[in-house]
Amino acid sequence: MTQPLLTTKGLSRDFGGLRAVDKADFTLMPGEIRAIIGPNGAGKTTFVSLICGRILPSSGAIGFNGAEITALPAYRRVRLGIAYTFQVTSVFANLSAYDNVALSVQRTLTDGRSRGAVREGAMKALEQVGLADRAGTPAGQLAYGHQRLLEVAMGLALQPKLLILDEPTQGLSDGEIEGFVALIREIAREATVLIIEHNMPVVMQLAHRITVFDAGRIIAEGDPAEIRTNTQVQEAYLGAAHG
Ligand SMILES: Nc1ncnc2c1ncn2[C@@H]1O[C@H](COP(=O)(O)OP(=O)(O)OP(=O)(O)O)[C@@H](O)[C@H]1O
Repeated sequence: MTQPLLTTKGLSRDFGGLRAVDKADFTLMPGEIRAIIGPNGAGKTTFVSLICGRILPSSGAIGFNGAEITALPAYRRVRLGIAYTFQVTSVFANLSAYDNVALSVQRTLTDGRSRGAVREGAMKALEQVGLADRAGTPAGQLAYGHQRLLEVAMGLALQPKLLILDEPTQGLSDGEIEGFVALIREIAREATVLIIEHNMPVVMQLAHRITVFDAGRIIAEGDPAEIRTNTQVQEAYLGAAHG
């Protein structure tokens, strides 16, 4: 039987008196594209922040690839194969696209591998997202959509088993979104993808399964057809989103 890539058990996180994530039990199988949806403030970003180690849980456990990672610092999780890109653009504006990605590659090198390995890894990631011809451009001078792609390249350069994307299509044009969907499908041939996404057409096209958060709790999970017809989800999210 295939083992899950990621599991959370009773995962919770409090901010003062507010329970942002409430006893989340979650299982992600290798090779999946999983979307996380839910209204604003539902706890989606907090949940993925717990998985990648940006913040630590108040209680509960996280397992990744057969190991318990609940208390591991973020950089150790990166080495195990968890990469993430966040809502807020995190590129270094003054560094070239290449240097941004090369920094990511260096994070994966534990044995001081050669500059050749860095170059190879960085260029491969830039090629995957279609930015190889802009390798020398300072990241801050790239168009917004290209900066978002650069962030994905920075994630890919970590050669992740799990790539977490938080609202990657936010601010992209329709044409860019179409390219993005194709890119995610391509990435999913090698990595498991966990994506927080507000754009429903993107979610419905891409996700094998969808997990719905509301007020910190997972209220539903299923394939796109199941989620579309789930009345609790419609009330919590889809109904609200469409007035
Ligand atoms: N560092 C923090 N300190 C205090 N409260 C926080 C912090 N981070 C998140 N919260 C609160 O936790 C709740 C969940 O927030 P979170 O950002 O995880 O939701 P979300 O589902 O990602 O929302 P959005 O779709 O708007 O990004 C919100 O009420 C938010 O205000």
